[in-house]
Amino acid sequence: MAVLLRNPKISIKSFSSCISRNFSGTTLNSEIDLKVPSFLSQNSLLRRQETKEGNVQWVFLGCPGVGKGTYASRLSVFLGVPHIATGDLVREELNSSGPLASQLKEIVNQGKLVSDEIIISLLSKRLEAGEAKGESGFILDGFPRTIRQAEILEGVTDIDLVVNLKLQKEALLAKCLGRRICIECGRNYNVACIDIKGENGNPGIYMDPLPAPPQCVPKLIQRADDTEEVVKERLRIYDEMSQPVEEFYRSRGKLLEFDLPGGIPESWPKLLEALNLDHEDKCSAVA
Ligand SMILES: Nc1ncnc2c1ncn2[C@@H]1O[C@H](COP(=O)(O)OP(=O)(O)O)[C@@H](O)[C@H]1O
Repeated sequence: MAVLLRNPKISIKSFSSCISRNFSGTTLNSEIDLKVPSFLSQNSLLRRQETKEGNVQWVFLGCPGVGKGTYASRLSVFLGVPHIATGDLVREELNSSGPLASQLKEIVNQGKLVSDEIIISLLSKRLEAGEAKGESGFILDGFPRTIRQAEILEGVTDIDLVVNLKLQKEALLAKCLGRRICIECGRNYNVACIDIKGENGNPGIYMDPLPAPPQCVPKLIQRADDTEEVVKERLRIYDEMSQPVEEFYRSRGKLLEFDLPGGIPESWPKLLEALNLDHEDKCSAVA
Protein backbone atom coordinates (compact mmCIF):
# COMPACT_ATOMS: atom_id res chain seq x y z
CA MET A 1 0.00 0.00 0.00
CA ALA A 2 1.20 3.49 -0.74
CA VAL A 3 2.34 5.74 2.05
CA LEU A 4 1.47 9.36 1.50
CA LEU A 5 3.04 11.43 4.21
CA ARG A 6 3.57 15.14 4.23
CA ASN A 7 6.67 15.07 6.36
CA PRO A 8 9.23 12.42 7.04
CA LYS A 9 8.72 10.78 10.39
CA ILE A 10 11.24 10.88 13.11
CA SER A 11 12.31 7.75 14.88
CA ILE A 12 10.67 6.83 18.14
CA LYS A 13 13.99 7.47 19.88
CA SER A 14 14.19 11.01 18.64
CA PHE A 15 10.47 11.41 19.36
CA SER A 16 10.89 10.41 22.98
CA SER A 17 13.97 12.54 23.51
CA CYS A 18 12.34 15.45 21.67
CA ILE A 19 9.15 15.12 23.67
CA SER A 20 11.09 15.22 26.94
CA ARG A 21 13.26 18.11 25.77
CA ASN A 22 10.33 20.19 24.58
CA PHE A 23 8.44 19.44 27.69
CA SER A 24 11.17 20.45 30.09
CA GLY A 25 11.88 23.65 28.14
CA THR A 26 10.55 26.81 29.71
CA THR A 27 9.83 28.37 26.30
CA LEU A 28 7.70 25.45 25.26
CA ASN A 29 5.19 27.32 23.12
CA SER A 30 7.76 29.25 21.12
CA GLU A 31 9.63 26.01 20.39
CA ILE A 32 6.61 24.38 18.83
CA ASP A 33 6.86 24.20 15.11
CA LEU A 34 3.53 23.11 13.62
CA LYS A 35 4.48 21.43 10.42
CA VAL A 36 1.06 20.83 8.88
CA PRO A 37 -1.19 23.00 6.75
CA SER A 38 -4.02 24.41 8.82
CA PHE A 39 -6.64 22.76 6.67
CA LEU A 40 -6.74 19.57 4.64
CA SER A 41 -9.78 18.22 2.84
CA GLN A 42 -11.52 15.04 3.95
CA ASN A 43 -10.25 13.42 0.72
CA SER A 44 -6.65 14.09 1.50
CA LEU A 45 -7.30 12.89 5.05
CA LEU A 46 -8.49 9.58 3.64
CA ARG A 47 -5.58 9.37 1.21
CA ARG A 48 -3.18 9.83 4.09
CA GLN A 49 -4.73 6.80 5.73
CA GLU A 50 -3.24 4.56 3.06
CA THR A 51 -0.68 3.02 5.28
CA LYS A 52 1.91 0.37 5.35
CA GLU A 53 2.34 -1.95 8.27
CA GLY A 54 4.33 -0.59 11.17
CA ASN A 55 4.34 2.98 9.96
CA VAL A 56 1.22 4.69 11.27
CA GLN A 57 1.20 7.40 13.89
CA TRP A 58 -2.42 7.55 14.93
CA VAL A 59 -4.28 8.92 17.94
CA PHE A 60 -7.59 7.72 19.37
CA LEU A 61 -9.75 10.31 21.09
CA GLY A 62 -13.07 9.80 22.83
CA CYS A 63 -14.87 9.95 26.14
CA PRO A 64 -14.28 7.39 28.92
CA GLY A 65 -16.08 4.16 28.06
CA VAL A 66 -16.41 4.83 24.33
CA GLY A 67 -14.17 1.87 23.41
CA LYS A 68 -10.87 3.57 22.53
CA GLY A 69 -8.92 0.66 24.03
CA THR A 70 -10.98 -1.99 22.25
CA TYR A 71 -10.69 -0.50 18.76
CA ALA A 72 -7.14 0.84 19.15
CA SER A 73 -5.91 -2.58 20.26
CA ARG A 74 -7.69 -4.34 17.36
CA LEU A 75 -6.17 -1.89 14.90
CA SER A 76 -2.75 -2.33 16.44
CA VAL A 77 -2.96 -6.07 15.63
CA PHE A 78 -4.31 -5.27 12.17
CA LEU A 79 -1.55 -2.79 11.33
CA GLY A 80 1.31 -4.32 13.31
CA VAL A 81 2.00 -1.24 15.42
CA PRO A 82 2.05 -0.91 19.21
CA HIS A 83 -1.08 0.22 21.01
CA ILE A 84 0.06 2.65 23.69
CA ALA A 85 -2.61 3.57 26.23
CA THR A 86 -1.53 6.19 28.74
CA GLY A 87 -4.27 4.97 31.11
CA ASP A 88 -2.50 1.56 31.17
CA LEU A 89 0.86 3.26 31.84
CA VAL A 90 -0.70 5.16 34.74
CA ARG A 91 -2.31 2.00 36.16
CA GLU A 92 0.99 0.08 35.89
CA GLU A 93 2.74 2.85 37.79
CA LEU A 94 0.08 3.12 40.50
CA ASN A 95 0.17 -0.62 41.05
CA SER A 96 3.95 -0.58 41.38
CA SER A 97 5.96 0.25 44.47
CA GLY A 98 7.37 3.34 42.73
CA PRO A 99 7.45 6.77 44.37
CA LEU A 100 4.47 8.05 42.37
CA ALA A 101 2.13 5.17 43.17
CA SER A 102 0.11 6.65 46.02
CA GLN A 103 -0.14 10.10 44.42
CA LEU A 104 -1.39 8.56 41.16
CA LYS A 105 -3.89 6.35 42.93
CA GLU A 106 -5.47 9.34 44.62
CA ILE A 107 -5.69 11.38 41.40
CA VAL A 108 -7.06 8.54 39.26
CA ASN A 109 -9.59 7.40 41.85
CA GLN A 110 -11.02 10.92 41.97
CA GLY A 111 -11.39 10.92 38.17
CA LYS A 112 -8.90 13.78 37.77
CA LEU A 113 -6.16 14.08 35.16
CA VAL A 114 -2.57 13.28 36.06
CA SER A 115 -0.20 16.22 35.47
CA ASP A 116 1.21 16.71 31.98
CA GLU A 117 4.72 16.29 33.46
CA ILE A 118 4.01 12.82 34.82
CA ILE A 119 2.19 11.67 31.68
CA ILE A 120 4.98 12.85 29.38
CA SER A 121 7.55 11.12 31.53
CA LEU A 122 5.60 7.81 31.52
CA LEU A 123 5.01 8.06 27.76
CA SER A 124 8.65 8.87 27.01
CA LYS A 125 9.78 5.84 29.04
CA ARG A 126 7.32 3.61 27.19
CA LEU A 127 8.47 4.91 23.78
CA GLU A 128 12.12 4.42 24.66
CA ALA A 129 11.46 0.85 25.81
CA GLY A 130 9.57 0.19 22.56
CA GLU A 131 12.36 1.68 20.50
CA ALA A 132 14.84 -0.63 22.18
CA LYS A 133 12.65 -3.56 21.05
CA GLY A 134 12.58 -2.25 17.47
CA GLU A 135 9.03 -0.86 17.50
CA SER A 136 8.02 1.73 14.94
CA GLY A 137 4.76 3.63 14.57
CA PHE A 138 2.07 3.69 17.25
CA ILE A 139 -1.58 4.05 18.02
CA LEU A 140 -1.91 6.35 21.01
CA ASP A 141 -4.97 5.91 23.20
CA GLY A 142 -5.75 8.48 25.91
CA PHE A 143 -3.02 10.89 24.81
CA PRO A 144 -3.17 13.80 24.16
CA ARG A 145 -5.88 14.75 26.62
CA THR A 146 -5.11 18.44 27.05
CA ILE A 147 -4.29 21.16 24.54
CA ARG A 148 -0.82 21.41 26.05
CA GLN A 149 -0.20 17.69 25.48
CA ALA A 150 -1.48 18.06 21.89
CA GLU A 151 0.87 20.99 21.25
CA ILE A 152 3.83 19.04 22.60
CA LEU A 153 3.02 16.04 20.43
CA GLU A 154 2.45 18.19 17.34
CA GLY A 155 5.75 19.93 18.01
CA VAL A 156 7.77 16.71 17.90
CA THR A 157 6.16 14.50 15.29
CA ASP A 158 3.62 14.44 12.52
CA ILE A 159 0.51 12.57 13.59
CA ASP A 160 -1.19 11.13 10.47
CA LEU A 161 -4.67 10.73 11.76
CA VAL A 162 -6.83 11.27 14.83
CA VAL A 163 -9.87 9.05 15.20
CA ASN A 164 -12.59 10.55 17.36
CA LEU A 165 -14.92 7.80 18.61
CA LYS A 166 -18.37 8.96 19.62
CA LEU A 167 -21.28 7.49 21.57
CA GLN A 168 -24.22 8.92 23.55
CA LYS A 169 -23.38 9.96 27.15
CA GLU A 170 -25.99 7.58 28.58
CA ALA A 171 -24.29 4.62 26.92
CA LEU A 172 -20.84 5.77 28.13
CA LEU A 173 -21.83 5.65 31.79
CA ALA A 174 -23.44 2.20 31.43
CA LYS A 175 -20.38 0.89 29.56
CA CYS A 176 -17.96 2.07 32.27
CA LEU A 177 -20.13 0.62 35.03
CA GLY A 178 -20.41 -2.70 33.15
CA ARG A 179 -16.70 -2.99 32.36
CA ARG A 180 -14.89 -6.01 33.80
CA ILE A 181 -11.20 -6.81 33.40
CA CYS A 182 -9.46 -10.17 33.70
CA ILE A 183 -6.57 -9.65 36.10
CA GLU A 184 -4.66 -12.47 34.44
CA CYS A 185 -4.88 -11.76 30.69
CA GLY A 186 -5.82 -8.06 30.96
CA ARG A 187 -8.72 -8.36 28.48
CA ASN A 188 -11.77 -6.15 28.90
CA TYR A 189 -15.31 -7.51 28.94
CA ASN A 190 -18.67 -5.91 29.60
CA VAL A 191 -21.77 -7.08 31.43
CA ALA A 192 -23.93 -4.12 30.31
CA CYS A 193 -26.59 -4.55 27.67
CA ILE A 194 -27.09 -1.12 26.13
CA ASP A 195 -30.50 -0.55 24.58
CA ILE A 196 -31.25 3.13 24.11
CA LYS A 197 -34.38 3.92 22.15
CA GLY A 198 -34.17 6.67 19.56
CA GLU A 199 -36.28 9.71 20.38
CA ASN A 200 -36.84 13.25 19.06
CA GLY A 201 -35.05 12.39 15.83
CA ASN A 202 -31.96 11.07 17.67
CA PRO A 203 -30.95 7.50 16.79
CA GLY A 204 -31.10 4.76 19.39
CA ILE A 205 -28.29 2.30 19.97
CA TYR A 206 -28.09 -1.36 20.87
CA MET A 207 -24.93 -3.05 22.17
CA ASP A 208 -24.79 -6.63 23.35
CA PRO A 209 -22.83 -7.45 26.51
CA LEU A 210 -19.33 -8.78 25.88
CA PRO A 211 -19.16 -11.85 28.13
CA ALA A 212 -15.88 -13.17 29.48
CA PRO A 213 -14.86 -16.72 28.53
CA PRO A 214 -15.15 -19.28 31.38
CA GLN A 215 -11.40 -19.23 32.15
CA CYS A 216 -11.52 -15.45 32.84
CA VAL A 217 -14.79 -15.39 34.86
CA PRO A 218 -13.22 -16.10 38.29
CA LYS A 219 -10.55 -13.46 37.68
CA LEU A 220 -12.73 -10.50 36.72
CA ILE A 221 -12.29 -7.18 38.51
CA GLN A 222 -13.72 -3.67 38.16
CA ARG A 223 -11.50 -0.62 37.83
CA ALA A 224 -11.56 1.43 41.04
CA ASP A 225 -12.43 4.53 38.96
CA ASP A 226 -15.43 2.86 37.27
CA THR A 227 -17.94 3.95 39.92
CA GLU A 228 -20.90 6.17 39.00
CA GLU A 229 -19.54 9.21 40.84
CA VAL A 230 -16.04 8.94 39.38
CA VAL A 231 -17.23 8.18 35.83
CA LYS A 232 -19.42 11.29 35.92
CA GLU A 233 -16.41 13.33 37.02
CA ARG A 234 -14.25 11.79 34.24
CA LEU A 235 -16.93 12.70 31.69
CA ARG A 236 -17.07 16.27 33.05
CA ILE A 237 -13.30 16.57 32.86
CA TYR A 238 -13.32 15.18 29.32
CA ASP A 239 -15.72 17.95 28.26
CA GLU A 240 -13.62 20.60 29.96
CA MET A 241 -10.05 19.51 29.19
CA SER A 242 -10.12 17.00 26.34
CA GLN A 243 -12.93 18.13 24.06
CA PRO A 244 -10.85 21.17 22.97
CA VAL A 245 -8.28 18.66 21.69
CA GLU A 246 -10.88 17.48 19.13
CA GLU A 247 -11.05 21.03 17.74
CA PHE A 248 -7.24 21.28 17.80
CA TYR A 249 -7.02 18.38 15.35
CA ARG A 250 -10.20 19.27 13.43
CA SER A 251 -8.75 22.64 12.52
CA ARG A 252 -5.62 20.89 11.24
CA GLY A 253 -7.64 18.54 9.02
CA LYS A 254 -6.55 15.46 10.96
CA LEU A 255 -9.77 14.47 12.72
CA LEU A 256 -11.86 11.55 11.52
CA GLU A 257 -15.20 11.53 13.37
CA PHE A 258 -16.65 8.06 13.92
CA ASP A 259 -20.08 7.54 15.49
CA LEU A 260 -20.21 4.01 16.81
CA PRO A 261 -23.24 2.34 15.22
CA GLY A 262 -23.51 -0.44 17.84
CA GLY A 263 -21.36 -3.11 19.46
CA ILE A 264 -18.13 -4.59 18.07
CA PRO A 265 -19.75 -6.74 15.32
CA GLU A 266 -21.42 -3.68 13.73
CA SER A 267 -18.74 -1.11 14.52
CA TRP A 268 -15.50 -2.91 13.63
CA PRO A 269 -16.19 -3.43 9.87
CA LYS A 270 -17.58 0.10 9.58
CA LEU A 271 -14.49 1.52 11.29
CA LEU A 272 -12.20 -0.33 8.87
CA GLU A 273 -14.26 1.04 6.01
CA ALA A 274 -14.03 4.58 7.36
CA LEU A 275 -10.27 4.12 7.64
CA ASN A 276 -9.99 2.88 4.05
CA LEU A 277 -8.48 -0.38 5.23
CA ASP A 278 -8.66 -3.38 2.93
CA HIS A 279 -11.84 -5.39 3.06
CA GLU A 280 -10.13 -8.76 2.56
CA ASP A 281 -8.00 -8.20 5.68
CA LYS A 282 -11.05 -7.75 7.89
CA CYS A 283 -11.56 -11.38 8.84
CA SER A 284 -7.96 -12.00 9.85
CA ALA A 285 -7.88 -8.87 11.98
CA VAL A 286 -10.82 -9.73 14.21
CA ALA A 287 -9.38 -11.27 17.35
N1 LIG B 1 -3.02 11.83 28.75
C1 LIG B 1 -3.39 11.84 30.06
N2 LIG B 1 -3.29 12.96 30.79
C2 LIG B 1 -3.61 12.99 32.09
N3 LIG B 1 -4.08 11.93 32.76
C3 LIG B 1 -4.21 10.77 32.08
C4 LIG B 1 -3.87 10.66 30.71
N4 LIG B 1 -4.09 9.39 30.30
C5 LIG B 1 -4.55 8.73 31.37
N5 LIG B 1 -4.62 9.54 32.44
C6 LIG B 1 -5.08 9.19 33.81
O1 LIG B 1 -5.40 7.81 33.83
C7 LIG B 1 -6.81 7.61 34.09
C8 LIG B 1 -7.30 6.43 33.30
O2 LIG B 1 -7.15 6.69 31.93
P1 LIG B 1 -7.93 5.81 30.84
O3 LIG B 1 -7.71 4.38 31.11
O4 LIG B 1 -7.52 6.34 29.51
O5 LIG B 1 -9.43 6.10 31.19
P2 LIG B 1 -10.74 6.63 30.48
O6 LIG B 1 -11.64 5.43 30.53
O7 LIG B 1 -11.18 7.72 31.44
O8 LIG B 1 -10.48 7.13 29.09
C9 LIG B 1 -7.44 8.94 33.73
O9 LIG B 1 -8.67 9.17 34.42
C10 LIG B 1 -6.36 9.92 34.20
O10 LIG B 1 -6.35 10.07 35.59
